[in-house]
Amino acid sequence: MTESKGKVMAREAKNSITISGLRKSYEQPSKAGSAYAIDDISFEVPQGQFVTLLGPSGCGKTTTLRCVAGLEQASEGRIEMGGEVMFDARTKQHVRPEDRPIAMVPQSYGIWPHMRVIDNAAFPLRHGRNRRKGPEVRQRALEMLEQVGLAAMADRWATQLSGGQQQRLALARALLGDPQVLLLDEPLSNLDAKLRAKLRQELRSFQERFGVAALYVTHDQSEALALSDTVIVMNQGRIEQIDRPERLYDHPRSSFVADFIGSANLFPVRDASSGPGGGVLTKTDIGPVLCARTGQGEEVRYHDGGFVCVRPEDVGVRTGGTGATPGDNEFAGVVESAEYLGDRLELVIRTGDVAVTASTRAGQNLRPGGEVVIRLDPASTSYLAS
Ligand SMILES: Nc1ncnc2c1ncn2[C@@H]1O[C@H](COP(=O)(O)OP(=O)(O)OP(=O)(O)O)[C@@H](O)[C@H]1O
Repeated sequence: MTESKGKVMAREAKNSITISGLRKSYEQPSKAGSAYAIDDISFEVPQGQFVTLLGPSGCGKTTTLRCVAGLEQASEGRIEMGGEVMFDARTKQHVRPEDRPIAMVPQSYGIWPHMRVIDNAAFPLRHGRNRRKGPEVRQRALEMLEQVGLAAMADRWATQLSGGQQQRLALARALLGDPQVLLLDEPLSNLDAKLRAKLRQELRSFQERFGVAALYVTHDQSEALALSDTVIVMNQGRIEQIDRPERLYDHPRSSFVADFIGSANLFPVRDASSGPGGGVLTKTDIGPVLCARTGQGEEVRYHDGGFVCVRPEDVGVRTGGTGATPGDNEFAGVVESAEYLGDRLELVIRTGDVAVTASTRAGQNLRPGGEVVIRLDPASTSYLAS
């Protein structure tokens, strides 16, 4: 390799996957009525990172993953891996799935029941892009099985493994293909909740240990937040937001993201204008609310519409009644329900026609029927334009 080509490859290899302007329509229009199952999708999966496609059923996660794998061809857009073009709709370039530097772990694990554990694991070594022969194959497969805790079961039939063990075998087999990118389509969804939580930690630690990039599909927001460096929230074939998990929760860009990630109070806005301290002053059904945060970063577009968004744990609650006059961003209300959850109280508080959910420290003497004042601290209250 010449020096200049080496330099180019080193620079381009920064992203394991780069997707630009991907669009795909199926012959029948999607149920949501959109012409496209995925519509102008662009994102990157940097080397060694764990990136998750998250969204409700039918939003286009699997279609995106299948396009990356090469199992579907998009009608527009481009896919690069490690700087090499895998797909380009304009030039009709399409690298076959088996020639892409990927390994896929499907929901059903894709384990072959007629093969022993070791032969399942060794499959990509015998048949993959970098084929090998001889005793080295068994040795390498055994080493990988050791890493996932299955070496003692190497000569069992694959069907004699539990669900969690089959999932580990699927992962071992994928890693033995020496992929640049692991594509994982809801790989934990067939397992019970406890095992799922354990295996997702294992999955993350394998991905880090092997330094492989991962593109993961799930509709489970807690799984996405727990596992990912970056989460891509999808809705009706489009990307709503790409961000780190904590940013998605603290700074949702839209009411869809706020509602999908955790729970949120969303009050429709009748009018929005510039408020004191650079904030946004809104008119809502609970009254005027000043928001110090916005979902669009610096650029705020004032219009009739949008939402005030506040998380239940950011709603301050104090006892109301005589002498408790509400101040700015404060509203009088009545406790409609109070649910004790050990460490906290989940309250539904009615102010006028609006029900506000608050999550507050347990121990406060707040009961249904009690008069309260709620406070929406502007610093943790956002104005979302959509
Ligand atoms: N083979 C197909 N033919 C026609 N329409 C399809 C096909 N596959 C998917 N779709 C449609 O494309 C849209 C996106 O589907 P996709 O499977 O990508 O969603 P998803 O987010 O993975 O959903 P889920 O979480 O339910 O698997 C949906 O409206 C779906 O009905």
